[in-house]
Amino acid sequence: MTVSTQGSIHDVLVLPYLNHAIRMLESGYASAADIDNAMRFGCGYPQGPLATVDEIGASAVRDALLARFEETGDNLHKPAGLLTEIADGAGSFTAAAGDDVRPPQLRHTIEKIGVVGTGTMASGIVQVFAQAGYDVVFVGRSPEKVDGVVAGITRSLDKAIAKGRSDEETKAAVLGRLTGTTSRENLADADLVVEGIAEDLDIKTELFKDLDRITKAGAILATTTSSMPITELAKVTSRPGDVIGMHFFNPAPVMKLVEVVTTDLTSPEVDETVRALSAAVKKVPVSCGDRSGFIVNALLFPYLNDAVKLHEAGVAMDEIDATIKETAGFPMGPFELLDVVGNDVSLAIQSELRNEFGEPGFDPAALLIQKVQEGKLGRKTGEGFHTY
Ligand SMILES: CC(=O)CC(=O)SCCNC(=O)CCNC(=O)[C@H](O)C(C)(C)COP(=O)(O)OP(=O)(O)OC[C@H]1O[C@@H](n2cnc3c(N)ncnc32)[C@H](O)[C@@H]1OP(=O)(O)O
Ligand SMILES: NC(=O)C1=CN([C@@H]2O[C@H](COP(=O)(O)OP(=O)(O)OC[C@H]3O[C@@H](n4cnc5c(N)ncnc54)[C@H](OP(=O)(O)O)[C@@H]3O)[C@@H](O)[C@H]2O)C=CC1
Repeated sequence: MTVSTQGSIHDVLVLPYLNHAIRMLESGYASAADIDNAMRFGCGYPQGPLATVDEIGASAVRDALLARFEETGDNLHKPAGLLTEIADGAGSFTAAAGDDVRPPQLRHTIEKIGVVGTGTMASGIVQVFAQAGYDVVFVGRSPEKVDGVVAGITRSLDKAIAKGRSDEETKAAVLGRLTGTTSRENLADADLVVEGIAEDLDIKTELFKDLDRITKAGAILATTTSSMPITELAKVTSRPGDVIGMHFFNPAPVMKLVEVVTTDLTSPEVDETVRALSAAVKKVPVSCGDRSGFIVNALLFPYLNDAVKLHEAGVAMDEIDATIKETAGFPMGPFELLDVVGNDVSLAIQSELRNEFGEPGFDPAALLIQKVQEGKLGRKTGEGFHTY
């Protein structure tokens, strides 16, 4: 395929994403509704991948993938069996997608929330809970970082007031619910703790052991990890049934998705409570198991990685970003989004996906590795694929 037109850029990047979504459904990892909701609410896409296949037509997608597979021989381009079945049978993906009829209930009393971390995700998560009316105690490593979270939330609330979307009374109430601290011991009476610290298994393992020691019996311990095995975190505690993934999306105050990730050890009551809590803070929960990438990252990062490879093959970044926004309707182009997420986080996720799925086509792009080696991590360092 000559990658010179908008249509061909779109096909090279979007077709494998659609195929992978169908394989995810086929494997039973997640429901059709959850796969589509995950991409809509986690990444702001106008519709999910399965609805997109239905719109384009399963046979058109299968034929386009077959043509691509003949060209590349890459297993990722080989049409999923379920795609061929639906193409031949004239059915659809989304017709079968049923909504959960019974809304989840809070099976635990949740009044006080703990958050560990003061970075991008932790600050956003603190804001989400405080805005929804929960008392939040959050833990940073220094008083400066703790103050930084309050300052960031204050700025965000001031912006909302300036736009006429909030008022001083609401701002005072939200800020009044925040308690910042540098001591984890202050999490002793939290009903649920979400951690959003560095993406490193040793660091998170140490934290979970400590949270298990500090928090009261029955407190739920949640992680917003992007790619670490949650089962490993559960196993270092005395309460593996109370450990769960609560994966928020960046920026957390804006993106509406929470992936509720259960391990084989998570209790059904904890799962239901966390889904109900996600809904209570105005997020859309989807359910998935403890597997690399969960739903969104497993579908998103191979596409972002393919965009880097396409750029390496000579297509300009701006052309790729503009084409994707125009043809697929995604809110950000791949290079814009890589810089928001951080190239270090993106490389870690893509490497985990390569290990999990064993697909050579998931090998991290050389330029992504190079950016990380050069410390060009994205917006947070002032330079990534673009300069800020
Ligand atoms: C790595 C992982 O494990 C998982 C991940 O997170 S993967 C990444 C997932 N995230 C995405 O894919 C982001 C996709 N991008 C988008 O949806 C949009 O570009 C966006 C919502 C981020 C920005 O939207 P936009 O229309 O371009 O910008 P803008 O008008 O400035 O912002 C829209 C609203 O969000 C708010 N906003 C933007 N960034 C914000 C932030 N960091 N914190 C709080 N609010 C923010 C703005 O204040 C604005 O609010 P109002 O509507 O009340 O005015
Ligand atoms: N970036 C993204 O788009 C998303 C990230 N995530 C996940 O959220 C988590 C946090 O990521 P993000 O917010 O981007 O990261 P940031 O780099 O913004 O924040 C990292 C936080 O971890 C703290 N930290 C670093 N090292 C340690 C340590 N040894 N012990 C205790 N705390 C430590 C930092 O403290 P200090 O500032 O004091 O160094 C900071 O509070 C990760 O698990 C990530 O995978 C989830 C969804 C999206």
